[in-house]
Amino acid sequence: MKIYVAGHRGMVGGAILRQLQARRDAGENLELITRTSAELDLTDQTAVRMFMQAEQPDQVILAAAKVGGIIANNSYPAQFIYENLMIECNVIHQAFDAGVRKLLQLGSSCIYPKLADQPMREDALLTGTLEPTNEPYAVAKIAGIKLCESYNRQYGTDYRSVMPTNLYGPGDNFHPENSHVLPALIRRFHQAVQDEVSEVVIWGTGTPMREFLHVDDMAAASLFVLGLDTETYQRETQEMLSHINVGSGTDVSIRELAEIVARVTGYQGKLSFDASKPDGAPRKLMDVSRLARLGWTAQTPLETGVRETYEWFKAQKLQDLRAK
Ligand SMILES: NC(=O)C1=CN([C@@H]2O[C@H](COP(=O)(O)OP(=O)(O)OC[C@H]3O[C@@H](n4cnc5c(N)ncnc54)[C@H](OP(=O)(O)O)[C@@H]3O)[C@@H](O)[C@H]2O)C=CC1
Ligand SMILES: C[C@H]1O[C@H](OP(=O)(O)OP(=O)(O)OC[C@H]2O[C@@H](n3cnc4c(=O)[nH]c(N)nc43)[C@H](O)[C@@H]2O)[C@@H](O)[C@@H](O)C1=O
Repeated sequence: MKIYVAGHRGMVGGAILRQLQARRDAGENLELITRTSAELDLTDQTAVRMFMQAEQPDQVILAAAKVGGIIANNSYPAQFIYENLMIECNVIHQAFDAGVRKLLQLGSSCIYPKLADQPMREDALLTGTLEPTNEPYAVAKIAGIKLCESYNRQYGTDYRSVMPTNLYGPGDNFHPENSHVLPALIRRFHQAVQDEVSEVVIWGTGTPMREFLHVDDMAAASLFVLGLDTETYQRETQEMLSHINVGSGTDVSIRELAEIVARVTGYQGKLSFDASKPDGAPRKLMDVSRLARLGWTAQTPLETGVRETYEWFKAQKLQDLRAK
C-alpha cells in the first residue's frame, strides 16, 4: 500500500506520518511518500500532475494547507482562500487523474455557520452565514468537501473528509501573532514566567468557547476514518453529507483555557483582556456523535495535553538555543 501524506512537516501531517511509520515498523506493508513544499508546491498544477502521475499512490492523505489563527486569517484572506483552493483542486483532481481511489482530506470546524446550533452537527453545513474573520478559509474548506462529494458522485471514488475542531500539540506553530490561541498562550505565559512579568494580556473578551483536541488524537481519528470499509462509511455519511466531525466533545472559555496554561507554566500573575482584538465565533463545539457511533472517541484530557505540549515547547526552545 503506497500512501502519500501531503503536509508531513506540519503538526497534523507529522503526527499522521509518525503513526503510519509505527504501523509500518510493526510489519504492515506500507510505502510512505512525502514531499516538502520546497520540493513540491501543491499550488502548482503542473508540478502536482507530474508528481501524481510518476508516483501513482494507492491512497492520499491531504493535511497540507495554509493554516493560522484568527489574526492571520483576518490579515491574509487572499492567501488563505487562494492557496487552500489551489491545493485542494490540484491534489484532489490530479489524484483522481492518476487513478487514486481513496483519499482523506482535512477541513475545519469553521465551515459551520457563526451562529450554528451547538454542538454543531454535520448537517449544519451551508445553513447560515460564516464567521467573518475566517470566511475565506472556510469557503475553501467547504469547497474541499464538495470536491470530494462531487468526484464520489460522478466517478464513484471513495474520497472522505474529516472536520477537526481546534487542534494543538507537539509540532504546533508558536508564532506570537499568527498562531492559534493555545500555542500563543503557552509561549506568552512561559515568557512572562521567565521575565517575571506580573500581567499577561489575552486577546478578546475571554468569553468565546473553544473545543481543543490533541494532535495525536486527530491523527488517530484520521487513520480510523480512512480505515473504515466503504460500505460502513457510506452508510454513516449518506450521499451529499460526506464529512465527519472530529473533536473531544467538550469545550472551555478562553479565560478558562488561559487559567489552565497559567497553571501548567507556573504563572501566578494577573490576566487581562484586550477587547480591541477579535473574539471570532462565540462558540464552536462539534457534535461528535457520528464518529462515536462508528467507534472512535478522543483519549487525551485537555490539561494533560497542554502539559505535554509545554514540555515539547521547552525542549524545542532548548534545542533551538543549542543550534545557535
Ligand atoms: N491546527 C489547527 O488547529 C487546525 C488545523 N486544521 C486543518 O488540519 C490540516 C493540517 O493543519 P496543521 O498541521 O495545523 O498545519 P501546519 O501549518 O502545521 O502544516 C501545514 C503543512 O502544509 C504544507 N503546505 C502548506 N502550503 C503548501 C504548499 N503550497 N505546497 C505544499 N505543502 C504546503 C506545509 O509544508 P512545509 O512544512 O513543507 O512547508 C506544512 O507543513 C489543515 O488542513 C488545517 O486546515 C483544521 C482545524 C484546526
Ligand atoms: C482552528 C480555527 O482557528 C481560527 O479560529 P479561532 O478558533 O477563532 O482561532 P484562534 O485559536 O486564533 O482564537 C481562538 C480565540 O482565542 C482568542 N485569543 C486570546 N488570546 C489569543 C492569542 O494570543 N492568539 C490567538 N490566536 N487567539 C487568542 C481569540 O481572540 C479567539 O477568541 C480560524 O481562523 C481558523 O483557522 C480555524 O479553523
